[in-house]
Amino acid sequence: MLVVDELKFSYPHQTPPYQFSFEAMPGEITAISGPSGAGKSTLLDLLAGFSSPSSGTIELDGTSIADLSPEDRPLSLLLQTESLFEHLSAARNVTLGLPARTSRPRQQALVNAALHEVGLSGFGDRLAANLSGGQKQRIALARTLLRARPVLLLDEPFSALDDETRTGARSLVQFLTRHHQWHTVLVSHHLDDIKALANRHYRLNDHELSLV
Ligand SMILES: Nc1ncnc2c1ncn2[C@@H]1O[C@H](COP(=O)(O)OP(=O)(O)OP(=O)(O)O)[C@@H](O)[C@H]1O
Repeated sequence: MLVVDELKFSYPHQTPPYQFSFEAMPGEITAISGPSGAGKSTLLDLLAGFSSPSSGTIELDGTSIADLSPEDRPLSLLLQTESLFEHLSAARNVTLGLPARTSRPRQQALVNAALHEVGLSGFGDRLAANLSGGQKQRIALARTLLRARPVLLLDEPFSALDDETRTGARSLVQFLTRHHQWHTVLVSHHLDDIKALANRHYRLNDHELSLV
């Protein structure tokens, strides 16, 4: 279980400080909603280690992760408009999720499995530049998949997608979260995404989270 307890942070001259507390279970999607400017990205930055709280704890299965550098944290972050390397193939982009020491044949097997899991078998040789927005998002998800980190942070991941692609991407996130027992934290102000996906929903208002 991911437990965030009284994580305090404020930008210079800002009062009162943010104070974040929430729990996310493995195999579940925990949604965080809130109006623009409420502090959702601020919370993700703290979880990812891009900024540091003045006090409070972040624990995964009882172990503190708050002192780890961003690259050592057991989490992956997927943003709204995921940046792929456009001049590289889809497969090469997915490979970037793997540790450099992975052997070539093992890389190929893992990438093929990840492409299959996101429904893009056969797209490996396609240049990223020639993929649709929804396909790019799936490639980014495949790359995340190979990182095999137990916490997945999603920041408005479906906003750029059309309705049909969005439905597919939602199901995929739901399936992968259950299958890999990820602790998925979904930041969104789209209530339809939250209704479709969230096992638990917190609202961020007045610098604090409350369970909806
Ligand atoms: N580096 C910074 N220095 C000072 N204030 C900041 C900084 N970054 C963000 N803020 C302020 O902190 C507040 C929260 O910003 P944040 O980006 O976390 O909100 P958000 O909920 O993610 O908004 P949105 O939904 O519009 O992306 C906003 O009032 C913003 O102006």
